Amino acid sequence: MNDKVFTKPIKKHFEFDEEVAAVFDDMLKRSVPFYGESQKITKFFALKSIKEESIVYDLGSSTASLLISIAKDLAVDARLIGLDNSEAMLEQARKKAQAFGVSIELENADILEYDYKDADLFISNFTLQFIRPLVREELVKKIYDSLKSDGIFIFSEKVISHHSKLNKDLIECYYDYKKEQGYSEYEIVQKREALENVLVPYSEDENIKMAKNCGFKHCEVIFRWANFATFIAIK
Ligand SMILES: C[S@@+](CC[C@H](N)C(=O)[O-])C[C@H]1O[C@@H](n2cnc3c(N)ncnc32)[C@H](O)[C@@H]1O
Ligand SMILES: O=C(O)C(=O)C[C@]1(C(=O)O)C=C[C@@H](O)C=C1
Repeated sequence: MNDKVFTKPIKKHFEFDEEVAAVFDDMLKRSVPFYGESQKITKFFALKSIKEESIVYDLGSSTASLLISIAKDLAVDARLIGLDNSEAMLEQARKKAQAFGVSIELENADILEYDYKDADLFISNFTLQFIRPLVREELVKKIYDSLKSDGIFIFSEKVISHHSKLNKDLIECYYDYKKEQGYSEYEIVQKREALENVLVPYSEDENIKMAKNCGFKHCEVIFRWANFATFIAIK
């Protein structure tokens, strides 16, 4: 289904509710530049780190597009676990996983509270930005503590620049992209307002610093387009 969520006046902050979940795949394809590429590069590094009996967590797995894609190409027996606290997203995810005939585990859980088992890989694409800054680093520390030695954490985020002119231009560049994808000026403004204080992006440097503060010995960007970036952090 096509994303028309912000064509009408908004009454509330952005939520991952039924209305959003029903159009989410279209929304991401048209709202995250090179979404397909960031997913491909995530999958490339994921497949390298998954071993026999590995546990893999995808935090904020939404409609499970990434885990389904990984499951299709996985040559070993591993547990792919998607966590999300939106039942509407999980319903979409379960339907898709069944249609593709893949074996993934999907759980309704708060990623801040979850009791993680020792894992070889954590993934969290476009989700940390929705976690309150006050507890975001705590979550990344929890991820670090739950990773086996040499485990990796791949995450993608919308990013800002602390150079105000560059930041303004990056946002303009992104809105041009959205217009090219068929979103109207009205939809763009409405969504920006709905996301205010809900999606709180960090800069590339702040994300790397956060990962290093939590103990990761290495963290760098493996893909970036304007204000969207994919990071890899190595324990
Ligand atoms: C932008 S979406 C993630 C997109 C997805 N990873 C992908 O690449 O297609 C963010 C997801 O995180 C989930 N989420 C946000 N806060 C959460 C929390 N505290 N616990 C679990 N899931 C959460 C939302 O329900 C939503 O499905
Ligand atoms: O549309 C925007 O402004 C976005 O920031 C895109 C974005 C994201 O980056 O997570 C925001 C909300 C939805 O989850 C889908 C995509």
